Amino acid sequence: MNCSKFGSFSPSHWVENFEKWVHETKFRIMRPNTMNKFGAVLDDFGMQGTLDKLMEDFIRHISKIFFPDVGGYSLDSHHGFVVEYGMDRDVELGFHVDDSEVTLNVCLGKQFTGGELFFRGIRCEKHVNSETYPEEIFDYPHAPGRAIIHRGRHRHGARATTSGHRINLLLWCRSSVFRELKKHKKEFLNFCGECKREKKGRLLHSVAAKKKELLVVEGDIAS
Ligand SMILES: O=C(O)CCC(=O)C(=O)O
Ligand SMILES: [Fe+2]
Repeated sequence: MNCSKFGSFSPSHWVENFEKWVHETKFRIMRPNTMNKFGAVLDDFGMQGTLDKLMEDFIRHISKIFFPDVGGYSLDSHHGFVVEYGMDRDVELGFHVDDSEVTLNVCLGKQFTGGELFFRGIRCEKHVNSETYPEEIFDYPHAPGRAIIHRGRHRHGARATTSGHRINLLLWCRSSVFRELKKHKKEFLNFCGECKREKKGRLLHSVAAKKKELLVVEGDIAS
């Protein structure tokens, strides 16, 4: 297998070479993750260095600004893979969270209908199955050549690809420091929509209790 041909980061170049390689080798590739059957782990065939660079030079900087609550700049490892959808491949992807702090999802193409992504709120382990609030409903029709970056704990899935062939590149970026801190310190769960809601509820409750207490004292003074 010639790995060097996968070296440059051009989506159409990757798709072409990836398809050629699968066709040529008829190799049974390792499943990209526990949910998708079709695709390949990119690190397995020589892309580790390119993906390291992509995470270090690009995703870490974006994460520092937009996702400081899930590790920000501290991303230090990744799992990179491609997934394939179509009538003779995986059709859809169920509701899930990624094993990542920050995920890059690049739509490599090609021609397809359907396959929209749907997002339903960010949750920690404890609240992963809690309800979705209307303001958390967000659907995104991913288009070839576009990339999105989201928190791994942002619950999501992909609707059925109804025609054609859809290929996406995923890079699950992880932070060992953040994972360690999260085990010991509650404040590192601040990214969770449900934890935030509970915290706000507790705050409102204690403000109401204090108000009531003050009104009683005021009443006592007046009488
Ligand atoms: O098919 C997609 O675009 C989403 C894939 C995904 O969410 C994943 O592999 O974690
Ligand atoms: Fe995902």
